[in-house]
Amino acid sequence: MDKLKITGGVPLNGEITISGAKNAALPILCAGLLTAGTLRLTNVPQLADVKTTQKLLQGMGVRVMTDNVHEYEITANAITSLVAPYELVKTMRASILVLGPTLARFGEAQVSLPGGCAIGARPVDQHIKGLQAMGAEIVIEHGYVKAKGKLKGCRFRSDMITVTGTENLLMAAVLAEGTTILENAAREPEVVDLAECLIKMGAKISGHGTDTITIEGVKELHGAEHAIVPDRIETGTFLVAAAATQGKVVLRKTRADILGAVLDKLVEAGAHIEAGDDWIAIDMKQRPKAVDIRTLEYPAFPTDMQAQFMTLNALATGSSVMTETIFENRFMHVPELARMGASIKVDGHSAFVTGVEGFSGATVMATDLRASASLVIAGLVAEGDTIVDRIYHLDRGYEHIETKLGGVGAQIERISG
Ligand SMILES: CC(=O)N[C@H]1[C@@H](OP(=O)(O)OP(=O)(O)OC[C@H]2O[C@@H](n3ccc(=O)[nH]c3=O)[C@H](O)[C@@H]2O)O[C@H](CO)[C@@H](O)[C@@H]1O
Ligand SMILES: C=C(OP(=O)(O)O)C(=O)O
Repeated sequence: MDKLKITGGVPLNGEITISGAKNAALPILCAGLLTAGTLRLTNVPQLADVKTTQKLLQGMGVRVMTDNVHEYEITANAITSLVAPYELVKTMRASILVLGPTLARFGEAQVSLPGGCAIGARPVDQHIKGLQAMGAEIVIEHGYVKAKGKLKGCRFRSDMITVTGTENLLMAAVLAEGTTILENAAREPEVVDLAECLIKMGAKISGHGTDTITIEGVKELHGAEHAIVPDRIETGTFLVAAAATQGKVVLRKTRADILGAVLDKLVEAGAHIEAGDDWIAIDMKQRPKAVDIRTLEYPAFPTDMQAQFMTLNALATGSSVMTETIFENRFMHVPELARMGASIKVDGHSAFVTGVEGFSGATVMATDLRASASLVIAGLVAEGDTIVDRIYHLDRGYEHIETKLGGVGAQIERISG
C-alpha cells in the first residue's frame, strides 16, 4: 500500500494546474452509454475512479479509447452486458450512475447496490424512487438493483437534494417518452456540466443550475465533444494548503465563479485572493483566523471541503464551530488530526475547534478521500515528518497530488509499498 512522506514547514510558492473534476467526469463518462455515437471528452482527470469507470464501461462492452492522459473516446454501439458488478461498485459508489442511462437506452439494467461507506450510509433510495416514478419496475435481489421497463416522463420531487440522484434521473429522462420535471434538483456545477454535455449530444434540457430541471425526452442522442469542468474541490484543497502554509500560489485552468463560498471563507480567514477568468491567486501573509463553517448543498459551503478547512481552523487564531449537515459521519479526520496536536471536540454534527500554534509530524491514516487531503495539509505545516497511510483514497480523487504539491515547494514523496 502506497504512503506519502511529508516534511513540513515550507510555505507553498508557485503555480499549480488544476485537473478536470472527478465528480463531473464520472457521470459524463457514464453518459456515453446513452448513444451509439462517439462521445469525445477532454480534460478528464487521471484518477483511480476514472479507471474504475473505464473498467465498468468496458465490462459492458463499451469501447473506451484513451491517450491515457486526459482524452477519452467512448462508443457504446455494441453493448454485451447490462450489469454493473459488485467487484467494481464496491470500490466506487459512483458506479450507480450507469443505472439511469443503461435503463433508459436498453430498457433494462442491473447494478450492484453500493452499500454504506466511511462517511455515511449513503442510500440510493431516491435514485430508485425517481426511476419508479418514470415507470421502471425495480426489485432489489441478491444485492443488486434490477430495473426494467420503458421510461415515461413525469414530475418527480426528491425527498432531499442528491447530486448523483439528480444526475441518474437526468440521464434517464433524456431518452424517456415525454417531459420530465425534476424538482428539488441538485444545482452543483458538476450537474450543470453533465447537462451541458447531454445538450451537445442532442438532449433537450432547461433549468439546470436551478432546483427545477425540465427534460423533454428525445428518441436518440448522438456523439459529441466536451471538456470536463475544472475540479473546484481540488482547487479549494490547494488554496487551503497555500493558506495553511502561509504561502503564495496561483492556480491555473480553474474557475472562481464556482468556488464562491470557499473563497469567501478564505478571505474571512485572512487570505488575499485575486481571480481572473481561468485562474485564482492566493497570498496568505499571517496565521489564519478561525472561521465558522456549515456545510450545505451548492451554492453554500461544500461538504467536500469541510475536512481541509478543519485543518486550517485547527491552526488558526481563535476557535470555530464546524457543522456537517450532508453526511452523518464525516469527522473521521478528527482523531488523526488530534494525533498531530489539534484540539477538536465533536458533538453530534458539530466540531468545536480551538486553534493551536503548530502541529507535530506523525504517522496518520484516513478512511476517506477528503479526510486524507486534510492530513496532507496538516503534514505540510507540521514540524518534522508525517506519513499519510492508505493513500489509495487520495488517488481516487487527486491527480498526482505529490507532483503538484512538490512543484510548489512541498517536501513530499510517495513511498511505494
Ligand atoms: C461522485 C459524486 O458526485 N460524489 C459527490 C456527491 O455524492 P452523492 O451524490 O453520493 O451525495 P448525495 O448528494 O446523493 O447525498 C446527499 C445526502 O443525501 C442522502 N441520500 C442521497 C441519495 C439518496 O437516494 N438517498 C439519500 O438519503 C445521502 O446519504 C447524503 O446524506 O455529492 C456529495 C454531496 O455534495 C459529495 O460529497 C460527493 O463528492
Ligand atoms: C465523497 C466524495 O466522493 P464519492 O462520492 O465518490 O465517494 C468526494 O469526492 O469527496
